[in-house]
Amino acid sequence: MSGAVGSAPRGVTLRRAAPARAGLRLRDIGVTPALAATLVALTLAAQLSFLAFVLVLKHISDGIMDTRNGVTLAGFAIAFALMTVLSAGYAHLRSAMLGAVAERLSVGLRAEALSAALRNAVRTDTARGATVLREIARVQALFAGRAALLALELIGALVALAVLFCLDAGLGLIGLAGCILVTALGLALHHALAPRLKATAEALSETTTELTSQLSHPDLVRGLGILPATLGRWQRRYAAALGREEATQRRAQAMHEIEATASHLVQLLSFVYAASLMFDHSATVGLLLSVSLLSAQLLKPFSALVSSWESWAGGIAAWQRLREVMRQEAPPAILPPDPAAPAGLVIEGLEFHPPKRPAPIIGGIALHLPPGAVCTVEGPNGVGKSTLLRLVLGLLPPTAGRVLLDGQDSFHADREAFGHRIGYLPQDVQLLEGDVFANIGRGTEAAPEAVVAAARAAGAHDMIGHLPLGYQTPAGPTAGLSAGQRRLVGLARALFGAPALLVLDEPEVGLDGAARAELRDAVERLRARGGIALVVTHEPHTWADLAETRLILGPGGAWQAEARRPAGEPACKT
Ligand SMILES: Nc1ncnc2c1ncn2[C@@H]1O[C@H](COP(=O)(O)OP(=O)(O)OP(=O)(O)O)[C@@H](O)[C@H]1O
Repeated sequence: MSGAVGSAPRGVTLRRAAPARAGLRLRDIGVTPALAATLVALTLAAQLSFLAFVLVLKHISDGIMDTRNGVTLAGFAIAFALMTVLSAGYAHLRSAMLGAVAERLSVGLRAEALSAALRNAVRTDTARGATVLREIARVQALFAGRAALLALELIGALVALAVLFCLDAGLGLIGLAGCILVTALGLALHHALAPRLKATAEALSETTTELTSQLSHPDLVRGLGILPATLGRWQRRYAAALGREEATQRRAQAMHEIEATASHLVQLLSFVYAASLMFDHSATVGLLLSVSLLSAQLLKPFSALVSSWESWAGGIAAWQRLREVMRQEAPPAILPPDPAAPAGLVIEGLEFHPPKRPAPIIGGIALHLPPGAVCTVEGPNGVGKSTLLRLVLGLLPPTAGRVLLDGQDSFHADREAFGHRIGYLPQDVQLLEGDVFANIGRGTEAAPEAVVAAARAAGAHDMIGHLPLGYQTPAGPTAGLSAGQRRLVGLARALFGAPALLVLDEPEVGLDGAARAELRDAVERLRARGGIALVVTHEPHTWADLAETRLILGPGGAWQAEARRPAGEPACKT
């Protein structure tokens, strides 16, 4: 029996993936309206105590000048000390609250952002996990560092500006012009430098990533004698990127100095203007002192904001990227099993067509494998066999169609529950950090009998017995198990818990004759108890007597399903 090449089967409902949810909101990391209001209130309280001090200072200093009163001077000193302590208290409270947000961000967001990154990595065939971690750290730095405090101090600065206007309209105008000038310089700085800084940071990160990736294959790099060339190339690129970064930093420093000078000139102008008011006796020494304090207070957050522009720009960009990843990679809705679906594995009009590819990789496959079926997936290199397995496992969102295991849509499944029903041996077997036991049992809580049963089923039990620490032997990526040993442990992990669906990606690779025979026995036992096996292979003859069905993939999404069994024994329908 065969399926039409690339045709959508009759009776198949084509569906698009579920729409993404709104994505990450500030509220998700604890930035609630109540928190924002409290922070603003604390800032205003700090600012008001400062302003009260300034106005009292004006009043008292004029009084001191007139009366030369020492008691007034002492009262003034006490008021100043009190104001300083109060401001420090408010500032501490604000920092503590922002620190708590940063903490929540780190703890609460990490798991969700990382699983979104993982979904993104599978969907786009790229590695995004590390990038997401860096982005969380940048947003966290925004809350934990000075940047968020400075934004709050801007509110205080506006109050200082209002007071300046109340004292004298001319003073207010000079202050306003100063704020605009300092902000404009900051924006120009950002505009001129942001792309350069981004490019140099990317160049630095790229060179380091490239070197790390090369050095993770030491045998190859040393064995083929390419280490000197690798290091030489890295050194040249790294030095060039570092040189560009230093030049950009120097430029940033120069622009920052221009901005600081502008800020000082504005303060000087305010002072000179206030002094000029003394000529016609419309101003006092108290006013002069107040203006000095107020204009410094007014410009400080603006110029500090400029110097922290990088962390703002970086933090906001990181936040937007995080939002984007989490919006795009929102966890799929969990759907209940379809009661009308037949038992076994149903692949309905399954299509996968990533953007920017001229043709689909998987083109509308329709196949039903009843319980106890074994099906090989064949086709030339790069045609999409592993991609099909990922779609079957529900790791990739199909462009159209769906995959049902006993009625449960694999993409819209609760991953934990669905994970217990499947066994998966990927092409490139990755064992996770932990010992052999934890790897096979998918964690440390597994029943020892179940782990040993899975190891026996995979023919790995004897091999594990010969390892230095048996089941307690470390098995992680750097633990030093041989490729064949890793594959056997991976196979035992796939068979753990008697899965309903076993998905094997070129399982015979790297196995000796005895291990291959064990593998075939394991698949036969699985079939006997009603499990389904989907096996990607470049050696179809190895499976010819076991697999009733062949699914042959071709370029551009072409596919064909054939039954090996004689007519009258329908183990497979298309
Ligand atoms: N999520 C994805 N987004 C874009 N392209 C993808 C994605 N997943 C796989 N591909 C591309 O699909 C093609 C098929 O890859 P796949 O690993 O499925 O081939 P394969 O048939 O298993 O090859 P081989 O026999 O060599 O293992 C590759 O060109 C791969 O880059």
